[in-house]
Amino acid sequence: MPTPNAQWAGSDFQEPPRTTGGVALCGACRAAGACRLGVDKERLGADGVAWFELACPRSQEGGPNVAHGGWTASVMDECLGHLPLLNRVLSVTAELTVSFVKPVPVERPVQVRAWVERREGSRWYIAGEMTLLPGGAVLARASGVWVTRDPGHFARHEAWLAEQ
Ligand SMILES: CCCCCCCCCC(=O)SCCNC(=O)CCNC(=O)[C@H](O)C(C)(C)COP(=O)(O)OP(=O)(O)OC[C@H]1O[C@@H](n2cnc3c(N)ncnc32)[C@H](O)[C@@H]1OP(=O)(O)O
Repeated sequence: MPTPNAQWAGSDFQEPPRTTGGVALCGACRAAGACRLGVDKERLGADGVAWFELACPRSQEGGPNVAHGGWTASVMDECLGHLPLLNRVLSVTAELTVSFVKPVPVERPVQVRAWVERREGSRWYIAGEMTLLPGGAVLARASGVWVTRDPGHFARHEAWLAEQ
């Protein structure tokens, strides 16, 4: 069986390692020491809205000078999914819908905002949008469902996988 990234050792899912810009790092990004999607800054506002500053790396170019759509979808998944984490809640994406409104230029500052639309039991309904800085033109919108999990989620998955 493949072994997980050693960066998970001793990991507390509610308190992941963060960059100096406050960006919580996932497994592979912990090893890299930076968010490979290009997220530079992350913060939770007093109003509960999460803000992210980023730029699409050249390595994620799809069409000429614009982001691959998979990068945009990944960023929306990542940023919207950080909202429960910023509230010290571990969750996983159950559903994600992305509207690609305009091509996203590579290596240009963009901003993502994410907010909770509603909560129902273990489900967080979260929406967000990506805008071009400094003007604020909307480039993408996303909404989805995140389901809260206890820390045993990944261990249960490993046990399930061993039986497949
Ligand atoms: C950055 C720092 C890193 C920090 C830690 C790493 C976080 C990593 C986050 C991810 O990796 S997200 C990756 C992509 N997503 C996944 O891998 C999730 C895969 N899917 C699952 O694990 C399960 O399908 C899921 C947990 C979403 C639901 O499993 P179950 O259906 O067995 O759970 P359960 O039956 O307990 O359902 C929980 C609740 O969610 C509801 N639910 C499940 N799927 C749903 C869905 N698709 N839409 C709406 N609701 C849904 C379900 O009805 C139920 O509602 P109630 O509590 O009211 O009964």
